Amino acid sequence: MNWEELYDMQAQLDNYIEKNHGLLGADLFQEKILALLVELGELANETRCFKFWSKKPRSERAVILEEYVDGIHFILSLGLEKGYRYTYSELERTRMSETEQFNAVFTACIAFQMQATEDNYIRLFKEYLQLGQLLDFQESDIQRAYDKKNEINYNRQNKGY
Ligand SMILES: O=c1ccn([C@H]2C[C@H](O)[C@@H](COP(=O)(O)O)O2)c(=O)[nH]1
Repeated sequence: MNWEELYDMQAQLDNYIEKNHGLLGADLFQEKILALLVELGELANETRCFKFWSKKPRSERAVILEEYVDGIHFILSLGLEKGYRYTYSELERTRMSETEQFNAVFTACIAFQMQATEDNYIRLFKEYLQLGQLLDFQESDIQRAYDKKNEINYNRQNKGY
């Protein structure tokens, strides 16, 4: 995956959004952490992985992928906020269940909020990518869905979102 290209696209989108809302150069770290936690909750809800009390099936793959790339947007954006960039490294497949992996991502997100170090950022990024592997998303799926959602995010801004 060409993460550099995605960081550049994310920087342009964030800049566009900030300009549109009179927030250019504002510190949006806390807002973006909460936004990521909310997206994680939405993603978990679409998988229904933790709903042991329900027999309803999970949402379709495309819906889950769209939620997943919302999280990618905010993780990239958090890196830009702090001046950190994830670069490719070999990822071990997690042995955790989906539920355990979601909890690991939440934990990594809170650790990064408490201590916004580069190490904690990379940990968060890796946990999120491992969640993507568990959900069976290939890099090409993520790239395509990111591009699509990035465009939707511009259209929303232009329509007074
Ligand atoms: O600074 C920002 C703010 C929002 N988004 C994008 C990420 C998600 O794809 C989408 C979430 O919007 P809601 O659907 O949750 O409103 O907005 C950004 O990329 N950068």
